[in-house]
Amino acid sequence: MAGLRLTNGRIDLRDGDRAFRLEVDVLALAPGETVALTGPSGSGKTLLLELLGLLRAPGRGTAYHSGENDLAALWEQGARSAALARGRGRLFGFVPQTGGLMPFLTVTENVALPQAICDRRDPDRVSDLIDRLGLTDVSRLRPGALSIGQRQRTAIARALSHRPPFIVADEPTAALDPDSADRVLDLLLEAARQDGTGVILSSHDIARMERFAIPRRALVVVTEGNSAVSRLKAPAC
Ligand SMILES: Nc1ncnc2c1ncn2[C@@H]1O[C@H](COP(=O)(O)OP(=O)(O)OP(=O)(O)O)[C@@H](O)[C@H]1O
Repeated sequence: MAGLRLTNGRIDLRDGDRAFRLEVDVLALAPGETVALTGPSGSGKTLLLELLGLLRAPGRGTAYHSGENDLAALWEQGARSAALARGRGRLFGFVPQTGGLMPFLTVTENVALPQAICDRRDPDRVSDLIDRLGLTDVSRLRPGALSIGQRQRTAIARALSHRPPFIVADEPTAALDPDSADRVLDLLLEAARQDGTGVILSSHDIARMERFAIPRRALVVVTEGNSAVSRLKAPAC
C-alpha cells in the first residue's frame, strides 16, 4: 500500500485586496501513520485538508502522489470528472468540520453510504461503528434531529465505514465531550494500526494530541505585503 506525498503544495486565494497563500514544501503520510495539523484559526488547516482529500484543486506547481498514482492530475478533466470522484471515494474518508451528512438519510444509511458507493457492503461494520461511537439510540434518525456532536460522530463513522486507505478529518473532536473525543481518537488510531490507514486530522487540542502521542505539524502565518502566507513547518525531530 502506498502513502501520500504532497510537494510544492500551493493554494492562492484572493478577495479584492486580501490575499491568502498556502505553501507546503513537503507533506508525506505513510500507511498506518497518524499526523495532526495545528495552527491558529484561519491558518489554512481546512484548505490543506481539502487539498489532500481531493476536494480542492491544487494551485500551479503542486505535485501530489500516492505511489505511482498522480493525484494532482485527476483535476485535469475538471472538478466534476468521474476520475476525480472515483479517486476521492476510493482513497479517502473525509470528515468535514460541519458534518456534511446527507440530510434525507438516517444515521445508519449515512454510515453505510460509502460502502454502497465502493461496492463493499459490510452491515456488521456499520453497526459496530454506530455502537462504538454511541449512536445506537439515534441510528434511525436523520441528521436534522441530531445534536452537533452526534452529527460529528456520524461523519466519523461514515469516513471509517469503507476502510479507506486514508482518513482526512477536520477537527474531528471539536464538538465532542472528552470521553467521546477519546473514543474517536481510539478508533482513528485503531484504523491506523489494524488496517494501515493513513490518518491526517486537524486539531486545536494540543494536550489531547500529546496524550495520544500523535505527531504534530504546525501551520505558521506571516504577512508579506498584502498577503497572508501560511507555511507548514518542518516536522520536529
Ligand atoms: N477568497 C479569499 N481570499 C483571501 N483569503 C481567503 C479567501 N477565502 C478564505 N480566505 C482565508 O483563507 C484562510 C482559510 O483558512 P482555513 O479555513 O483553512 O483555516 P483553519 O486553519 O481551518 O481555521 P479554523 O481553525 O478556524 O477552522 C482564512 O485565513 C481565510 O480568511
